[in-house]
Amino acid sequence: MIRAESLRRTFKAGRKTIEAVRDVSFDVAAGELVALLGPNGAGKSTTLRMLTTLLPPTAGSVHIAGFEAAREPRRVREAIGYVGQKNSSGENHRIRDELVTQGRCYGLRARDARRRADEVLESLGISGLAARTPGTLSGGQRRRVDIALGLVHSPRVLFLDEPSAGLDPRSRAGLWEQIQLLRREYGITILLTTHYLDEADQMAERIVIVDRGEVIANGTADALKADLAGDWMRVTTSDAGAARAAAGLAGRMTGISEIAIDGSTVHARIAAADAALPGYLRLLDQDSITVTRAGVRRPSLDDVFINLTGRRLEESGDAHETTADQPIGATHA
Ligand SMILES: Nc1ncnc2c1ncn2[C@@H]1O[C@H](COP(=O)(O)OP(=O)(O)OP(=O)(O)O)[C@@H](O)[C@H]1O
Repeated sequence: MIRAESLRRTFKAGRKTIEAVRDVSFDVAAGELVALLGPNGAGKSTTLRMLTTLLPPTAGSVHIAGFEAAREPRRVREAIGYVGQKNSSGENHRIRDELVTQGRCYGLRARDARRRADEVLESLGISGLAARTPGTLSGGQRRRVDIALGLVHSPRVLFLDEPSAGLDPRSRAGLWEQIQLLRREYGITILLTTHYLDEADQMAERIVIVDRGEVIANGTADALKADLAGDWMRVTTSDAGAARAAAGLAGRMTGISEIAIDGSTVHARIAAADAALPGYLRLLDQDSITVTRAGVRRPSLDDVFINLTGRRLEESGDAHETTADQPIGATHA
């Protein structure tokens, strides 16, 4: 439904040439929800603007719903909705009037534009705001109005640039509920940009990581974590000597790719660590090594980004634990 092929975009700033997007290629299938993730200045918005015909690429091509953007920009615009980072609604117009006007701009007849305005207000849970003006709304309510404006002409593809930026966690959660509802109701294809790792992790079916104008990873959150960061087993022993012995035993297990000792704790990287941990604990038990705590650490998308770039992605949260450490009595049996 969306195809970005070798996209490149440069800007002139005085004598300097800025390479905002160097080489971006990816596909989004019909009905998929894909997140473009990357640090500030990575080229996410520029990519989105090229995909939505707002900006011509310096090189490369865009296909949306079977139409090539450079050849048939109008057909592409009819097929898509775009919600940029800045609010697009006029401050003093009532929300419903604004939606109707937008619908008319897309060629809907007055009656259809009014019906559609009411429909999108209802599906986004903001019918109660129809007669209000944007200036009187909260950040979360405004974002929903922006999305309603992007949906009025029933697009097949929706592009959202930082839909939840600046919203408090409750408004973010509310907005996401509505986005998921839209997908269920209309089967709409969504490509969005975000800084929020947890959001991309939980909500997107696939993640395309962009850094310095290039795609550096593309896959499901689980696949990226497994391939690029890996799970870790973590076992705390009675002292540093026991930890060294435990590390030696870990080294004999198949599939271990990295071992680190931190005081009395051993960290061992292995695929599917939750399945491997019981076997490791049995080995430790056979050698009478005392284990006081054991657990599995699943990597976060931030770990993936660090592994790929050696840098942290901004606004990243800590690695979240899918299995908490369990205290273990004396020697584990
Ligand atoms: N019109 C422009 N003129 C000059 N440079 C630009 C222009 N638009 C973007 N850039 C530069 O291109 C690079 C990529 O910008 P872009 O907005 O695409 O990044 P982004 O990943 O969306 O960042 P953010 O997460 O901060 O929105 C940045 O260095 C930016 O300063």
